[in-house]
Formats: sequence, structure tokens, C-alpha cells
Amino acid sequence: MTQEGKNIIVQHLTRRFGDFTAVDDLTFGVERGEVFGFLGANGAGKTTAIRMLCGLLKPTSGRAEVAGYDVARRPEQVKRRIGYMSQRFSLYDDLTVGENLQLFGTIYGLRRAALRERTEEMYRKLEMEPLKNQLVGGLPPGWKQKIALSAAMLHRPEVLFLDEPTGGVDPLGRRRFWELILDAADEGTTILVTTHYLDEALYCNRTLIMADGQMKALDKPRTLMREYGARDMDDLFGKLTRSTAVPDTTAKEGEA
Ligand SMILES: Nc1ncnc2c1ncn2[C@@H]1O[C@H](COP(=O)(O)OP(=O)(O)OP(=O)(O)O)[C@@H](O)[C@H]1O
Repeated sequence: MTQEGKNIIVQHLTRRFGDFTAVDDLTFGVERGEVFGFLGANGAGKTTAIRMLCGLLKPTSGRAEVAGYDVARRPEQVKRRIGYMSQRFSLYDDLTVGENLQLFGTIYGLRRAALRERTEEMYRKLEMEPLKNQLVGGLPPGWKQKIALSAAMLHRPEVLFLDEPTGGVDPLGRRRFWELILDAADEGTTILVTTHYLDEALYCNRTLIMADGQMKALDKPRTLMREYGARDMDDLFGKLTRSTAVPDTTAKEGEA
């Protein structure tokens, strides 16, 4: 594909399950180092879209390219270049922090020396050295979440997919977690993150709002709020997910 600088390119991506269309004709691109939010209620199609972009589920029609590779034709190349963290944190409760990281590093094909170096780096960065011999099962959700993020990033992926990574974490923990996400983006990682905490959209460079598998809007969150005359993200979301939503042109007047 020809769109320079884009790390994710999605064109008319569609997935049906029988007669039901879970993802309906999505088209967008994500820049390298961008934090791109997927906002939608339960069942909007976010996870289905992510599974296609990770090369885990074949599109019914349309196409997508991630880190330079077609997700349907070259899923193995895609998987090597991405990190994925699901809402369930994907960790093994009965292994220690160190064992979990070792396991994920091995799955991602890291050699022993690289794995050791990156694990040490993660311990330092997240100040979790004292936890390395503790079983993951006994840790609070905020820590599990940071460890799951570390596991998904051990192999330094170009693109990171985070599917509701902050579910079940308290507000302070969510804020700290977002600092980690933004740090990773500053270092050049492209991030696609889904959430149904609407306030989290404000951390994203751009947000795609989804309902019933379809894209209802896509832009910088504050631009969208202005465009639709919304007080906050909740208000915007309500306006956009009602089928009659139209941009509020009067709200735009007089604004820069
Ligand atoms: N394998 C499947 N077979 C049939 N229907 C499916 C399948 N996977 C997902 N769906 C349906 O597709 C729709 C979108 O689901 P999806 O999990 O993508 O939504 P979501 O936006 O991620 O929601 P959530 O926040 O609950 O995870 C839902 O109605 C779901 O029931």
C-alpha cells in the first residue's frame, strides 16, 4: 500500500458471522507513534476488529495492513510485529511475575540474553523488581495490568493492540497505566486501544467511535466534541450513537 507513514491501514474492513455483521465497512489509517482509540459500547465490534487486525480472524471482505503486511495474507508476519493485551490480562496466575515474562518472551521468540536484558529493563522502568518472585494471582489488578502490558511489549512491537486494558482498575491505576501507554507512543510504538471508559478517549490523538459495527465518527476527541456541540465525551457518545446524529455547525462558529 502507498499511504506513507501509516502503520495501520484499514480499507472497507467487514466481518460477518452468518447473517450478522459485527464489523461493517471500516476505513481508517493510523500513523506511526499515534495513540488511536476505539470507543464503543459492548458489542459494538471493537474486539472483532482488533482480532482481524492481529491476524487472528479473517475478514469477510475489505482488507487491512499492519506494520506493512496484509493481515489476511501474511498473518505470521503481522503477529511477529505486534503486541496484544486483552481485557483478561492474559497472565498465568499460578506463575510468578518473572516466570510469566519469561514465558511470553519465549513465545515471542526472544533469545535468552535479550529476554534477560528486556525483563531487567521492565523491572527498572515499572519499579517492580521486588515483585518478580511473587505469584501473579495474588497481585492487585493494577499490577497485573502493568505486567500484562510489559509482557505484550517485551519483543518491542511496532504496533500494540490493547483491548480494554483498564477494565476493573481503579481511577488512579488507570491514570498511571495511561502514562505507560503514552510513554510507549513517545518511543514510536503505534497504539490502538479500545475502551468503554469515555474519559480515556481524551488521552488518544484520535478516536474512532463505533456503534453496531459501524464507524460513527473519527477525529481528535476535542474536535469531535466541538463539532457535535457536546459538553463532554459522554454527551458526544450519546449524540453519536443515536442514529440521527449530525454535526452541530452552530457550535463550530466563532471557534478557532
Ligand atoms: N464468533 C462469533 N460468532 C458470532 N457472533 C460473534 C462472534 N464474535 C463476536 N460476535 C458478535 O459480534 C458483535 C461484536 O462483538 P465484539 O466482541 O467485537 O464487540 P466489542 O465492541 O468488543 O464488545 P465488548 O466490549 O463486549 O468486548 C457482538 O454482537 C458479538 O456477539
